Amino acid sequence: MLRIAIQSKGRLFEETMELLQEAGIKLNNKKRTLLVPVKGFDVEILFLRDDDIPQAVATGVADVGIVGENEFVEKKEGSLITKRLGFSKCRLSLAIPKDIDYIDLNWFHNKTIATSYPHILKKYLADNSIESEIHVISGSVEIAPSIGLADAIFDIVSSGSTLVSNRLKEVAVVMQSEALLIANNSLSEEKKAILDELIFRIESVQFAEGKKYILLNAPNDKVEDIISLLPGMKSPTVMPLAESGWSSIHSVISEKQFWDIIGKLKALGAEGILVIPIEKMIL
Ligand SMILES: Nc1ncnc2c1ncn2[C@@H]1O[C@H](COP(=O)(O)OP(=O)(O)OP(=O)(O)O)[C@@H](O)[C@H]1O
Ligand SMILES: O=P(O)(O)OC[C@H]1O[C@H](OP(=O)(O)OP(=O)(O)O)[C@H](O)[C@@H]1O
Ligand SMILES: [Mg+2]
Repeated sequence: MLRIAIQSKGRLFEETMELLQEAGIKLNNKKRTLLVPVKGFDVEILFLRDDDIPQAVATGVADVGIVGENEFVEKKEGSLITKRLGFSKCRLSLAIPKDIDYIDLNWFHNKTIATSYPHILKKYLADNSIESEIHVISGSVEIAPSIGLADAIFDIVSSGSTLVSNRLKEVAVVMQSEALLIANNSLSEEKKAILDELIFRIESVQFAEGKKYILLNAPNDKVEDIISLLPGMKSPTVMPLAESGWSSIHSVISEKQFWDIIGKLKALGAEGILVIPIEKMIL
C-alpha cells in the first residue's frame, strides 16, 4: 500500500484531485476524512495541510506527497523530487509599497520583511549580502506593510492582483514554483513498484495534454502531401474509404500546430476533418 499525502483544501487541492482521478485513482469515500482508501489501486490518500506534507514524506508518515515547490524548499526536509507536475505555477517575490522609489536590493538593508518563507528569504538575503529583519507570519502577508507590521513582504505571486489590491509592487523574483511529486528516500521495493505505476499513469495523462486526434478524408493523389504535414506518433494511419479514389487519414497533432496545419490541409483537398480530444497516451 502506497500512502499519498495531498493538500486537504486550498490552491493545490482541485488540480491534485483532478490529476489523481485522471490517473484512475477514485476515492471510495466522498466525505473527506483524513485517510481514504482507493478502489482498485494499492494506494491510500492522506489529507494534510500543505505545510505538513514535506515532513510527513521525509519521516515516512506518508510515502509520497504532492506539494508546492515553495513549501518543499522552505521546509528543507530530505525527500526526492520524483516528478515536476506543471500546475500551481507561481513565484516567490519581494514586494514593497508601490509609491517608494526603488533602485536595487540595497533598499532592503535594515528593513523589516514579513513572510511565511523565512528560510528561503534568509538564504536569498545572505547570498546578496543584505541584512534585513525577517518577521514571520503565517498568512495575509500582503497586509503587513499597510498596518505597520513590516516595510516589505516576501510572498507568493501569480497574477499579481493581490499585490495591486494591497498597493504593493514586485521588485525581485526569488524563485519559481510548481506542484511537485515528492517521495520518501527509502521506499520498499513493493512501494517503489506502485510508485512507478503511479508515475506511468501521470505521464500518460500529461503526455496527452495539448494533443488532439485528427481524422480526415482525402483524395488518394493528395495523401502523400497531407501526411507530410501530419507527424503522428509513429506515422499517420491511412485507410481506404468505401468510395474509390479516397482515403481516411488518422493522426495526432499538438494543439499549437492545429490552426497552422488546418488551413494547409483544406487547401490540399482534405474533407470531413474531425478533431477529437485525447484522454491518455501510452507510448
Ligand atoms: N495564486 C496562486 N497561483 C498558483 N499557485 C499558488 C497560488 N497561491 C498558492 N499557490 C501554490 O499552492 C500552494 C498552496 O496554497 P494555499 O494558499 O492553498 O496554501 P495554504 O493557505 O498554506 O494552505 P494550507 O491550509 O493547506 O496550509 C502554495 O504553497 C503554492 O505552491
Ligand atoms: O498574484 P495573485 O494571483 O493575486 O496570487 C497570489 C496570492 O495567492 C495566494 O493566496 P490565496 O488566494 O490562495 O489565499 P490565501 O491567502 O488564503 O492562501 C498567495 O498567498 C497570494 O496571496
Ligand atoms: Mg499552508
